[in-house]
Amino acid sequence: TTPEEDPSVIVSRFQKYLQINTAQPHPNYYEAADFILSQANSLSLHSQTLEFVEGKPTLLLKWPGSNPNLPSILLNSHTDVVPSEPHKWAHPPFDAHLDPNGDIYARGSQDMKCVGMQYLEAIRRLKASGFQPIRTVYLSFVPDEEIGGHDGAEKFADSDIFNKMNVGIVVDEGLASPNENYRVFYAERCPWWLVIKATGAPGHGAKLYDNTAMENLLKSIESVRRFRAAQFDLVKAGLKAEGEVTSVNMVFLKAGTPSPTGFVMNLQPSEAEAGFDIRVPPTADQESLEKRIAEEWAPASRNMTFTFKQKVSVHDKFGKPILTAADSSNPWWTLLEGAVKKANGKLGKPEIFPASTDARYFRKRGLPAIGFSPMANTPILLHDHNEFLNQAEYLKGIDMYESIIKAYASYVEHTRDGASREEL
Ligand SMILES: CSCC[C@H](NC=O)C(=O)O
Ligand SMILES: [Zn+2]
Ligand SMILES: [Zn+2]
Repeated sequence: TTPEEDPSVIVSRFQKYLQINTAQPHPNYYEAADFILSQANSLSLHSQTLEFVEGKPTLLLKWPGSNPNLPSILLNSHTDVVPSEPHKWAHPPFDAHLDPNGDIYARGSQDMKCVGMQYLEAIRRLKASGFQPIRTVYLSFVPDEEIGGHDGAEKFADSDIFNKMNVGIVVDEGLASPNENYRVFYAERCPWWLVIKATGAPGHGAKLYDNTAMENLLKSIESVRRFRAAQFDLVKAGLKAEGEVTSVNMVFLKAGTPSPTGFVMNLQPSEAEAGFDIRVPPTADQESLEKRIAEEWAPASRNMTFTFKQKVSVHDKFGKPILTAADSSNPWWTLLEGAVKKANGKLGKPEIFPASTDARYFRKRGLPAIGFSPMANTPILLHDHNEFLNQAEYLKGIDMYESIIKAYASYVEHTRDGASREEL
């Protein structure tokens, strides 16, 4: 093995990327861009820095295929990470400390700097082995996924540059798996960020009367709580997977009349608000949930109103749920399954991603997108304290991508008589 292929050198490149502080809300994007560009140069990949919004670079790397007419492969990852509370970590979140077990502690070690670097390492190995792609392989490193991707993947997916890339399949992030099976995702839940507001007459804190803002809001909260418990029970009973139910969590409560010492204690307020992070599966009945919100959670009859801070439709423009086929009807699915197996990995049952990723912008355009972050035997620590990834798992993940990229980049669609389309 050459020095670049030495496992400790591979791990130290990962650590370098992790040490760049790209935490929201002030990510150091240019330092990350410089690092990625230096990697691209060392791999002789073409590179382009796109700035759809100033200060927010998207890096696009290209490994040209021998048949540029075939749809290309896009390997996407985001460069930003979520904030952390450093004093609550065993090791500082941007040290990328490697402990004696081989665990690498860092914000972004799971979400998702691992994946971005694993793509690059897989390409490094494929190049060293003399592999030549037939399809063009693109890598995109996008900003702002953690805050919605509007200045990153969303603009990228809508750009002329993207159209010209003729992308046929997108690979994006997944989640760690606590068992030996890798998790793989074919769709994701849609975020609905709901704010409900109650109004009522103010009054003396000692008086019992109907229709106070607080009581009206409490009735709604109780109704939401019952719905939440019913959905959660389906998961607890093993009847539904996490991504197959509608989740709803109260994320803020805002009420009361402020005073210099806290809140006025003997005045019932005339307004009260609550915010909910709702996640709706693409297969859910969107209309019935809308009805439930309007009639049960924020009924006008109870002096309530509601707004959405965000509401992503579960349907595409044809009214169909947005999902990628996870069966033999989708050759990219079959290829991924085969490639993981070939690299001695095991896949779990395909799932719906419980939160959101940039994959939704690609799926919305009608493209197949598969969510996969190869981390088995790993606790799910994205957005948590002490996020870590074991170096042996990281290295195994590179084997997975090496196998997947090889399969994808060599794939030539065959017609029924066995002749490849390009030969016809
Ligand atoms: C919906 S925009 C925010 C995106 C974010 N993604 C990862 O955690 C999420 O909350 O799912
Ligand atoms: Zn992520
Ligand atoms: Zn995240």
